[in-house]
Amino acid sequence: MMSEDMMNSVGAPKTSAPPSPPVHRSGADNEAGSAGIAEAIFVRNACKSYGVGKRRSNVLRGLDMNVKKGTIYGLLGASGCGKTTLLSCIVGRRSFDSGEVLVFGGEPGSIESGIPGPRVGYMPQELALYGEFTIKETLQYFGRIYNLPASFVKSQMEFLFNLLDLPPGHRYVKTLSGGQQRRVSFAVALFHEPELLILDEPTVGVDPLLRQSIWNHLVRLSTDHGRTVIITTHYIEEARQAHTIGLMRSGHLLAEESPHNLLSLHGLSTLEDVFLKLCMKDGVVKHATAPVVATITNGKNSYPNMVHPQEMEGHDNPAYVQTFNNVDAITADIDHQHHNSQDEEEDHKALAQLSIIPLGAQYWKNTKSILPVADEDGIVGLTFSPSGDSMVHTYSNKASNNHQHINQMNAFNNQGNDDSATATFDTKEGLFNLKHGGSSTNGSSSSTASCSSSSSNAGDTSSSCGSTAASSRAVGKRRSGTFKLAIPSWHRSAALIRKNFMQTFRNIGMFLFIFLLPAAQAILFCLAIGRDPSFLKMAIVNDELDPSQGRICNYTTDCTYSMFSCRYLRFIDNTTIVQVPFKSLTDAIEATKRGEVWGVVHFGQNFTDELVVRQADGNHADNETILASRIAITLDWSNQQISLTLQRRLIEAFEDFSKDVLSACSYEPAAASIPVTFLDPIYGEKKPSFTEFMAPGIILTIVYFIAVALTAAVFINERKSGLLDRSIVAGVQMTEIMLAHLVNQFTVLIGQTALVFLFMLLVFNIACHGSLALAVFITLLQGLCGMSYGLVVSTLCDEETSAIHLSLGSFYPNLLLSGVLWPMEGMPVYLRYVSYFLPQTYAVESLRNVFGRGWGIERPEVYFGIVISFSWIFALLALSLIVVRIRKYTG
Ligand SMILES: Nc1ncnc2c1ncn2[C@@H]1O[C@H](COP(=O)(O)OP(=O)(O)OP(=O)(O)O)[C@@H](O)[C@H]1O
Repeated sequence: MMSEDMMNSVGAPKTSAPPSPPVHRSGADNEAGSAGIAEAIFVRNACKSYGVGKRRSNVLRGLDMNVKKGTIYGLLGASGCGKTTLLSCIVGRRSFDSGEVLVFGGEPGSIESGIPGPRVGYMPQELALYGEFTIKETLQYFGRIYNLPASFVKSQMEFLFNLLDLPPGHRYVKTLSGGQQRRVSFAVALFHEPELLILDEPTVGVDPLLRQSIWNHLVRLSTDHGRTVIITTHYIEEARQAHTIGLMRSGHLLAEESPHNLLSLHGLSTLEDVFLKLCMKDGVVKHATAPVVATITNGKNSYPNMVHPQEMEGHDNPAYVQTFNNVDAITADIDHQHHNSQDEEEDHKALAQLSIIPLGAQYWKNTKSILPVADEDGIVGLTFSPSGDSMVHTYSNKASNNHQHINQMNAFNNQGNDDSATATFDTKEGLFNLKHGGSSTNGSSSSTASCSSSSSNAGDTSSSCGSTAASSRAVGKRRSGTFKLAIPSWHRSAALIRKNFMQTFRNIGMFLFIFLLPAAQAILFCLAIGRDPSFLKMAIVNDELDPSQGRICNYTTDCTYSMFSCRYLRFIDNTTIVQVPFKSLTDAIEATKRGEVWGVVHFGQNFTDELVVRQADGNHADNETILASRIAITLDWSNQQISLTLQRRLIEAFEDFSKDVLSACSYEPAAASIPVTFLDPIYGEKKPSFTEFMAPGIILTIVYFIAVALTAAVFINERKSGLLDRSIVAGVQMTEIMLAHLVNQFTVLIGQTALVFLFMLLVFNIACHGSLALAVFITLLQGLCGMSYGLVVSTLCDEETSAIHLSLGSFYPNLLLSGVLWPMEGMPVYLRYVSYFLPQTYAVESLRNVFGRGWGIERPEVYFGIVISFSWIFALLALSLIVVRIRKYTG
């Protein structure tokens, strides 16, 4: 079933084949007229800036725009003049700092505007396609998003494949050429036959014939079917077919007219010439194109093809402007002999206002810097070059004494007495600034004044992670910044879930990697962590051995008191300790210092006899006897875990030796133990392993951070590729996208968790004394928590690298403070409060209680972990929605 709004915009499906497009006169078409609103889009005094402080740049400066219904509007302008920013504000993906935009009489986001929703077809500048999908699957996916009937999808596909000369439908998008991909992207925008088409450079990389047929189709859509089209293009002349052309420069429109009117008003034959003339009139030194170098010199050259602006403008403007098409160098001469002006100040204005506008496809894209040109007398002019960012050059009066033009710079600023003038070319703004004595003159005549000063507080999105402080201020200014949470639609959610699963399983190698990664990490943990170190070399220096007897270590197992040293060594665990005999204590100590052994076990010459005496003397044993009867151990304590293991093993060996002697002599072996006895534990094993302590925390950490990484990566990729914008403009809600991702990710998470538990519990025998279901539940909740945090990361960060930094930045504090590696009880008290504020601390505690103590959900120590996890999930989801909302108004 088609939704009501789809019925309005798409109408009943109709089978049609090229060359006649299957365009339907929809209800919306008629409604457009009946509403009596002539304008499809109405923009007034639009201002938009990016960045804050010194980095703030005004992109839209009091722009007005009117797009009539049923017309094609060609938005033309240099790269970076703000076309995409304007379009993204029109489709509601960004918001003006101030000013007004109405689409079909309503603000974007309102029901009347139809944005977001199927009434608009948006082709962003980015590709905004899924590379792993075939062309057919791509169109089918958008068909599902718009809830289009199957028959309509079929007929529309046939039509668009022919119209746009698309490659076969089974071809994967990622294998297509750039131009083919853009055509698929264009097909997606056209697919549901929207009432309003917003196309950001649809004809880039398209051959002229196809471009012509695309334009013909757009003309048909507007003329025959009343569709409204806004199109941006760098090919100025193709816009002749538009009904209206908006010539945009430095954030405002220089003209908004029909192509016919533009040409006749200015008496020129090409739109390029008109644009050139209007730019000159706008009076700014502008960009030149790479590899073009523009040189302004002091009368050293003359060029035959120069157009004298005086002729064009009809007033005394001494500048010479040359236009070109991909030449290597351009020079504009300001030589007095080439013009009539005697006025040096005018002369200088010419320098400052010179417009260098190379005409051609990719013009003025890459100009980056302005450099001084010098001759033997000093600096005589400026060079534009395609490398570097904006530069500042200071022209001293000394250097330019002989050059009126540089002095005239000063005159231009009306600050003639100052010692220096600074010429700046701001490549971002495309403006040529002359700064003098602390004040600056901007060459642009654009209407910055119409933008309210309050807009200077707009958020800084040029940083890779959003500035929420600035963002909040921007949101505070909005009139219609209400927070709406709509109920997710079933068909869109189903389409998104299906799409996510297709993406997941399409790349089976990557899927397996992701799926098996947690289990692999759990296996590595069990193999690498918590086991006793083994085969540790210890030097044994036994002075009881008789060198004349060949130092043979003989011992008895009966009640004979002889060679106790050798009898003791027999009880040392050979797997842990490798005994290396040394003849002298000094050699053994040196070997320890060299790191060849972990320590020295030394027996004195009369060890056995002295030990027997000590035993017999009991409390009366003297110091000498005590010293001679000891087993002296010197350890390298640089590695605590190894030393503790050696210590434990050597003490255990003595206990075993003592028991052996006592039992051989018919005494009670237990008498050998110290009178501190550890009885059977209430919980856990008598000899607990570090692995068992860490296992619950490690399980949660693995699951949590994999979920963070995957979620952040998915969302950042979607946004960067323009897919998020396209989907949201198509009417998909953020909540639906999040829900679909959670469904997909959660399904994978269940499998990942099952594998982790399988290996930990069954293969590595980690004991879970409590309910397995409860343990799995707590783990899944932490996975959800990780996804929610990943979502926050993705909403805050524009780039994968900044997302990685943010995730890594939180990884270690989380690992160290959540009680995963070390008991919380070992932390300073103040730090524990910080720990309990982290999303994993209670959950780790909770899981450890289930694993180690076998406690159930009735215990606060267990249910706290669950409650706190849920709270974090909701808090993080809410935060991500808020950040999305805030960034809409700042980005
Ligand atoms: N999110 C952002 N943060 C900071 N600056 C931005 C952002 N988006 C765009 N800009 C800047 O705003 C200016 C206008 O950009 P925009 O993309 O609107 O230009 P455009 O006319 O569409 O250019 P093109 O024809 O090359 O696509 C540029 O200088 C750009 O660098």
